[in-house]
Amino acid sequence: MAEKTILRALNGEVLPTPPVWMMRQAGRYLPEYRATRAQAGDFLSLCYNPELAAEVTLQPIRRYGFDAAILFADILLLPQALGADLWFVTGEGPRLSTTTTPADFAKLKTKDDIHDTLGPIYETVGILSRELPSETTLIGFAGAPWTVATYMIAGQGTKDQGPAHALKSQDRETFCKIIDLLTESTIEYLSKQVEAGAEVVKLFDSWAGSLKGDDFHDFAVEPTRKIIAELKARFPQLPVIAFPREAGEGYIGFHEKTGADCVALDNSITPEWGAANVQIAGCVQGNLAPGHMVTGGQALVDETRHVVEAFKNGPHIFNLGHGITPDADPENVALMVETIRGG
Ligand SMILES: Cc1c2[nH]c(c1CCC(=O)O)Cc1[nH]c(c(CCC(=O)O)c1C)Cc1[nH]c(c(CCC(=O)O)c1C)Cc1[nH]c(c(C)c1CCC(=O)O)C2
Repeated sequence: MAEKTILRALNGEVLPTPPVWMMRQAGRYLPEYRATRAQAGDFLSLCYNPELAAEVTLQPIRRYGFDAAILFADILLLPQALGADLWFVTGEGPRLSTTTTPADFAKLKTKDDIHDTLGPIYETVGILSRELPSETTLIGFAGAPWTVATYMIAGQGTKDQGPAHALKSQDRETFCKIIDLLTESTIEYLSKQVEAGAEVVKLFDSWAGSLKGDDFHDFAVEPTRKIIAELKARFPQLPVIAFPREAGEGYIGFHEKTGADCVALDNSITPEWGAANVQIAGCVQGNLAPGHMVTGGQALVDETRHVVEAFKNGPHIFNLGHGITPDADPENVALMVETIRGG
């Protein structure tokens, strides 16, 4: 039997205390992260510097003893490796050269051409698999194809993913080619992370919630299912976490439809609903509202206990419902961890 708590939960075990980690746990709310980022120069230089990327991955593990470390990188490095230009505008977020026409698509590289750019990421994974404490699980990740496509098509983050929805209806062939290229490339990208030492992989589908009806099946479920099927063919023991954020009713049956070992839940659903409708099918991860890391106090303690209690009868990995924000107080994270572990 697997020893590490995260692997045990992913294997379906119900543990007396749920293992815990946080999305964006290495991030701007930590002074030591800000210092290392300044040393690297900027966010992308940090992502591509294996020593420093490993360092920021380890910082929250040292501080809080989380049960998992997530590789420090970004979901937009893959489109960059496929040939899109990528830069970050301070205070605003990512910008990419857009891919919206057959000519744009033709300029992209193939799935076999990504590893030159992404080599440093595999090196970071290698460093971490040597340096992490023996009880800490190393999670690799990628964006799910739909979410990555929304950024490639719009060239930036959008509130309603309008440009991606527009391309889907106006030039479905090009849209589907983008999704397929991302699906195939993600398989290669995650395979290399696993070969370098990632023990679990997670697919972030942050914008899954804007896909409705058949679109949810075609562009959230199907690409995820294909990626998981191929990864499991290559690495039969590999656990996979899927995060179709704000899927709502779409969370129901997501384990079975995609083959995911764990479905991560956002905080737009109650933990009781998640337990009754999703955890019945397997391990779940989540779903404390990230705002509690800003506001703290008794509400943080009460809500943390509420989440633990609601999911206690099935396999559960404690996490936030989305990434921790830069205005969070590191003391509140400590209080959350203490509440989970200390009662
Ligand atoms: C949509 C998305 C992105 N990146 C990611 C997603 C999916 C999850 C989600 O919905 O949050 C995923 C991601 N981004 C980052 C990680 C590293 C691992 C982790 O700590 O969770 C992971 C898993 C680091 C990051 N990615 C980013 C930062 C902040 C960069 C900085 O230091 O300025 C970090 C630590 C930047 C980023 N990267 C992205 C955006 C929209 C932004 C700007 C918004 C922001 O600044 O928070 C794209």
